[in-house]
Amino acid sequence: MSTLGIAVIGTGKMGADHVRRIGRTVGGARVVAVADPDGDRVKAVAAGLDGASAHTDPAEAISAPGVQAVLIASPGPAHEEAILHALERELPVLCEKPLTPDPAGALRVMEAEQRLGRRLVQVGFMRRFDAEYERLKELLDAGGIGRPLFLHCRHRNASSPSFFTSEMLITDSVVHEVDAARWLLGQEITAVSVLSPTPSSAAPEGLRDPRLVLLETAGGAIVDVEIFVNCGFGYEVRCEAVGESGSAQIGEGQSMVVRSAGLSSGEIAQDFTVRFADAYDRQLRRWVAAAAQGRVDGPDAWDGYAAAAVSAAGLTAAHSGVRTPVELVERPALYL
Ligand SMILES: NC(=O)C1=CN([C@@H]2O[C@H](COP(=O)(O)OP(=O)(O)OC[C@H]3O[C@@H](n4cnc5c(N)ncnc54)[C@H](O)[C@@H]3O)[C@@H](O)[C@H]2O)C=CC1
Ligand SMILES: O=C1[C@@H](O)[C@H](O)[C@@H](O)[C@H](O)[C@H]1O
Repeated sequence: MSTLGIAVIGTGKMGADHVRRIGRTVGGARVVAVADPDGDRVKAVAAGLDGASAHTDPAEAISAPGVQAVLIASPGPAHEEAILHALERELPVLCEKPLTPDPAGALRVMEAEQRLGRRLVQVGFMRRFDAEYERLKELLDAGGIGRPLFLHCRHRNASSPSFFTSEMLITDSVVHEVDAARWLLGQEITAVSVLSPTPSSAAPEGLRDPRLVLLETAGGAIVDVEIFVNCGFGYEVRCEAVGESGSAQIGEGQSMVVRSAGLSSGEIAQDFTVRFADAYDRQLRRWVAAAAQGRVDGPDAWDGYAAAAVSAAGLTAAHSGVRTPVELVERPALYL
């Protein structure tokens, strides 16, 4: 099997993590070009790679010699431009979530794919590759707890990065639950409501953290998501599914519980790179294998678009305080 040449666009926290992953845990691929407007950062990442070219212009990296696939890990607002450059060259893409922060950008990505007549874009909703999420999906698909009525979700980060905004709690964080709920239940989200309590005193000035997001689905299920990005104590992603004949819970995250001196304690992962390390590995392996055949094997541009449409409704709901319906275009034949 030949080695897939990858351009990595954006070499911050996630981009650098993916570069390491491609080098160490994913066979059949190597990074041949990296891009980041931060020249020092991109040079430092390229220096650790054997013969990869460093660019401050993403378009240059995408058209560099040997590039056969593109992994995008720049901030959400920069995704669309890089994806469109990659699609011009008919290259397979793994784009970190969100596909685009708004549905209009995602529609333009879908239009570009439809012009090509094939799906080349996969979105980095890595929870679909997490072993616990996969087990829950299998259980629900098998009818193991009957018709799902509720998903109760908790999504907590120890702290938020300095660039985080109140909107990003929805567009960057809850977007994971949006995709997971659509996938687990096999239903689109039809309406969103957002409640925002008095912000935690640990939240940076002006950040509406935490928030409670309620999603209604086409099949009449309800998904509630507590998003709390400055909880202080660690990274927690939990989901309890409640069906007509049972319930199932994932994300307890206690691989070892220690009982000593009258106390019981377990470790809490501090970060998504720890909690979802295996999921990122599996996502990347599967994408590399599919990309080598010019196809996707995971959430596609329609999934990215549907999630962006739910985020847009979520932002309206958060600003207005009013339950907001989700507006989706008709699903194009390419994505059926
Ligand atoms: N799947 C997951 O669990 C996670 C996904 N993400 C996603 O990964 C992406 C990157 O996030 P982080 O690495 O946390 O951010 P970061 O801020 O650590 O890194 C972003 C990098 O992109 C660079 N950049 C800025 N504009 C660019 C452009 N136009 N073209 C190329 N590079 C550009 C920045 O200089 C920076 O080095 C985002 O889409 C974010 O939502 C982030 C964290 C976890
Ligand atoms: O995608 C991610 C970040 O961008 C986001 O900011 C975090 O809240 C999520 O837990 C993480 O998985």
